[in-house]
Amino acid sequence: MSLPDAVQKRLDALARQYSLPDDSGERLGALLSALDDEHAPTTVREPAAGIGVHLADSLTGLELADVRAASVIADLGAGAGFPGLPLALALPQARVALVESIARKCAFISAAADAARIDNVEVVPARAEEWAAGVGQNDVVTARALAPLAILVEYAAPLLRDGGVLVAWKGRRDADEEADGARAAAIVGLELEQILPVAPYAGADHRHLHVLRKIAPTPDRFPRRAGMARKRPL
Ligand SMILES: C[S@@+](CC[C@H](N)C(=O)[O-])C[C@H]1O[C@@H](n2cnc3c(N)ncnc32)[C@H](O)[C@@H]1O
Repeated sequence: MSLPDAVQKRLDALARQYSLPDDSGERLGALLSALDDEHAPTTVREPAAGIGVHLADSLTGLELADVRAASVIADLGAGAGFPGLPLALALPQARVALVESIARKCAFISAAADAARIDNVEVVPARAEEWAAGVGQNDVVTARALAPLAILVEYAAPLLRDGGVLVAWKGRRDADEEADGARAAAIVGLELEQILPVAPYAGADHRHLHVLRKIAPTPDRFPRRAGMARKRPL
């Protein structure tokens, strides 16, 4: 499907802004076109909206040196593939696992990756807490719109290598969520390093990237049984 010229121009500008590989503008367009389908597992399907909400928002991760340098990335609760697919497109040297518990969404992610010729991804149809092959493997774990920070740190910590970082895409700052997150982080071996305000597109509402580093081993009792992090947060 060909996109309106104005949309393609914005995609090309996004590709230039982040110095993405050649032909990224066109491949980001293929990703956007894949979303423009009534069966796509997202409420934001229209290209002119998706470019900001999905693509530009995902690519803000590239503002972090840890993300740019990563070799192994896992995106937890990937949904339709965000932020994992745009990051995989931007970082061809990295392997990106998209971990998503719903099989129908996994099928969509695979099809969208094929459409955009993104081949450095693995789609993992599993809950984050049950992905045994990912334990201790990841330089970076990403998550957007998956869970409060206290739950995210519990999902991410076992999957990170020592010194790796969790990057959580969040909206407006929330002191209670941050305090709960910091307390849970200390239990699982993570520490808050940075909260970076980002402005992916005009009108984006108070977006922030929360960066937490793994500074100590995660106790062996993690990951807890699937569902426990939500049912009984730390
Ligand atoms: C609100 S969606 C966000 C999707 C995407 N990250 C985005 O921002 O567009 C949350 C996704 O996480 C998945 N999910 C929820 N709990 C999960 C878990 N424990 N492990 C893996 N995926 C999970 C859901 O199926 C859903 O697709």
